[in-house]
Amino acid sequence: MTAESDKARRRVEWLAQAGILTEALPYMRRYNDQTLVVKYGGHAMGDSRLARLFARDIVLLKQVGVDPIVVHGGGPQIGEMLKRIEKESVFVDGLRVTDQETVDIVEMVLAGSINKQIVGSLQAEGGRAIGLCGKDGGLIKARKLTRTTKDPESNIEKVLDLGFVGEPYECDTTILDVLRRSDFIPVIAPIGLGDDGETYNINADTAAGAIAGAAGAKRLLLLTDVAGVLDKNGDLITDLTVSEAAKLQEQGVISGGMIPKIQTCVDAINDGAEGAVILDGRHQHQILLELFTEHGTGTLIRPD
Ligand SMILES: Nc1ncnc2c1ncn2[C@@H]1O[C@H](COP(=O)(O)OP(=O)(O)O)[C@@H](O)[C@H]1O
Ligand SMILES: CC(=O)N[C@@H](CCC(=O)OP(=O)(O)O)C(=O)O
Repeated sequence: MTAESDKARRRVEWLAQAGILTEALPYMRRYNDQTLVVKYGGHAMGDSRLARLFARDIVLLKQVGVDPIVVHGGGPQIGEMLKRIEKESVFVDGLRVTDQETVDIVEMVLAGSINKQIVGSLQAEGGRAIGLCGKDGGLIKARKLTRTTKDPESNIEKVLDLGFVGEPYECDTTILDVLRRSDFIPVIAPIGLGDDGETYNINADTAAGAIAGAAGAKRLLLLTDVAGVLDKNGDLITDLTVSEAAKLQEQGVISGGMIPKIQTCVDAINDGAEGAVILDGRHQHQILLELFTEHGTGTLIRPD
């Protein structure tokens, strides 16, 4: 390649990059000063290169005037820790049955190591981050979650005891309002505080939804380890209404960890969120592509 043609090729590339930036401008305006709650799942954090890129994208959001709040999970990491003490994990509808010993480990893993790891990554990428859990500043008040199941033979309802699994019932967002006006990015572990001082293990999707609702977030983004919601053939569904989502759940197409995710999106929409998106955290820059380009990348869940 001659020096002249190399120069011409680079000019075309620069112009393409400038095109991408100018295309992003109206979207940046749209989200300027808006709160976005990003749920960062335990599966999505597995890859250290992606974790760095995730942190960079969040720092970029804050830098361009968006107000990102990170709520994180850590299910696989809790599972690893429980395995070390030879304790089996039991799940009901994607929720970990949590006894006293388990809740202590959950708090240690989520509010301790994972929370600080994410704060560290954000700081390393040039942002300022502060780690919190739902206990801090009354962020997530929770009560025991009750679940019932119907015995298929007798049709009798019975109550399932999930232990210290909590459901949020009130979120005091004062601390988030303070941070919103600063350059700090809040990073929240999904641990709730009960009325009598009990510690509750809250599914991270549920916690993210509760915070999104209370903070009046413009968007709730749930990052996970699949392309989005998949249909019965395993193909990506790009757009889903609330009632279509309920139908897929009834049909058993949505199962396991996807159940609390969908429920969270539906609740957030019912609380007034414009939409919620389930995104693939296994690929880089999914958040930026979702927010700042015309075409989304995952499954958008919207009102009927
Ligand atoms: N219809 C569906 N579409 C996509 N994923 C589904 C579906 N039904 C069940 N799942 C499961 O839900 C998982 C995502 O939930 P979860 O494991 O809790 O992720 P995370 O740790 O990111 O919160 C997927 O890996 C997949 O196994
Ligand atoms: C009650 C309940 O199931 N809590 C979850 C909290 C962590 C979580 O939700 O992490 P992911 O988002 O990575 O799955 C758990 O114990 O695994």
